Amino acid sequence: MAPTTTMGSALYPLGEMRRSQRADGLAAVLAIGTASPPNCVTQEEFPDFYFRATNSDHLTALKDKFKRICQEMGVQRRYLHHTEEMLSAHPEFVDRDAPSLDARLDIVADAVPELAARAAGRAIAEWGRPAADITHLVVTTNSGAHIPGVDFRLVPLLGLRPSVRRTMLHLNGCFAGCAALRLAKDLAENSRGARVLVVAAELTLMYFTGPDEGCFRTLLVQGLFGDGAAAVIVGADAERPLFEIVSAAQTIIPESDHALNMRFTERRLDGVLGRQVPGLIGDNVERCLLDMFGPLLGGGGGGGGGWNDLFWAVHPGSSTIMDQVDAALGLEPGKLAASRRVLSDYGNMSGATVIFALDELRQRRKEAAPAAGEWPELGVMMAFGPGMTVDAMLLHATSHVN
Ligand SMILES: CC(C)(COP(=O)(O)OP(=O)(O)OC[C@H]1O[C@@H](n2cnc3c(N)ncnc32)[C@H](O)[C@@H]1OP(=O)(O)O)[C@@H](O)C(=O)NCCC(=O)NCCSC(=O)CC(=O)O
Repeated sequence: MAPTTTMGSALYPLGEMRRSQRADGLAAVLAIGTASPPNCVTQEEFPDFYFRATNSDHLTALKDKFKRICQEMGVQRRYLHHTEEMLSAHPEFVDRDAPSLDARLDIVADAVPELAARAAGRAIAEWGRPAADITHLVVTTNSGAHIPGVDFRLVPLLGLRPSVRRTMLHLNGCFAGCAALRLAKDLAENSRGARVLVVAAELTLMYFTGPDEGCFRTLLVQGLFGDGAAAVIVGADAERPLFEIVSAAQTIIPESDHALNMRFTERRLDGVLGRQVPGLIGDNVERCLLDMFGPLLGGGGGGGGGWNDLFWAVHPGSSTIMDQVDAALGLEPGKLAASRRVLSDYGNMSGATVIFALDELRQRRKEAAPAAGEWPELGVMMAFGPGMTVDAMLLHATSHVN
């Protein structure tokens, strides 16, 4: 029997059929949109808001320590879906031991798709084409556990076609934004004409809870995180690409699975946020980047200041983590300015944050024009999360960004 080949026959030229279905060029970011809930709480007022809302003002020593550490996180404000009114109507959200997962899921079932739709609507408006031209949808969230999920809800909310090809990524932690874009790159490059809408949406209500005197981590999480949604349209062979996605990769930091993890309990989304997280990132980030992109960068990355020849959009896990990345890569001051600004203005929004950082970066390039022409063309978008995982992509900024 003749061997089977992927080239097919004269009657069925599979190789040609395959080529005709694939894009010619690299996938690229074509538009970005972000959205936040209306309730803004400054970091200065956050300890008062949090201890009052959780009926914990009597824990004065803990509150004083929290106040002090809130000032070190690099956060100036964050936006929240939940309000004091909502929390007083749901005492089970404040009581750490009360089963409250059902009530949380009921709220996020509508709130996450609505916030996601606002971000996606902005990305579609910037793109300038009808929502019905979206061919694929990739949605990621840590804030929910529904089937069908946020992806399904977005179809009528945005006016997408019923035939849009949907993929839902649940529980990818803070690297979810990069993971979704990595998937979008593969979809766009392997499906000619594909226009992929990527959406990441997060609500901290899933893990909001009262303070635990024996577990300071509970408080750190409250002080650091915020709510937000971000959306990107990705496509290949498009007219006005902003950032071409040159390469996308993911890797695991060895022996780090104990440091950061999450799980649903009958109470909420809970997990471990170990003290070693910033150090693990600092000790491993350069090696991970070299493994992922070293061969592509040639002499352009690593050692000798080569990392400064790139632009950076990094998931700002906290100011300490930014300091670790700065030090490990020997970055010049200001290289992580876009990421630090996002942390300052919104807090850590888990999977959505790195897309906010990319948006902030392109706004800065636009505002700096025409001097932005001298900014690096090549850059790295990178996020960290449970695993511990590093998910990153190499981007090329086109002249349309400036
Ligand atoms: C919280 C900090 C800003 C505090 O920095 P400071 O320089 O002020 O001081 P510090 O590090 O000595 O910590 C101050 C106090 O907080 C305590 N502390 C610090 N980190 C802790 C942790 N993870 N769990 C419990 N307690 C912790 C310290 O023991 C100390 O308590 P005492 O004073 O009693 O000794 C920093 O530690 C930090 O940035 N940590 C990293 C936060 C983080 O992991 N972010 C990633 C989020 S996850 C993410 O982004 C990815 C994802 O979710 O997927």
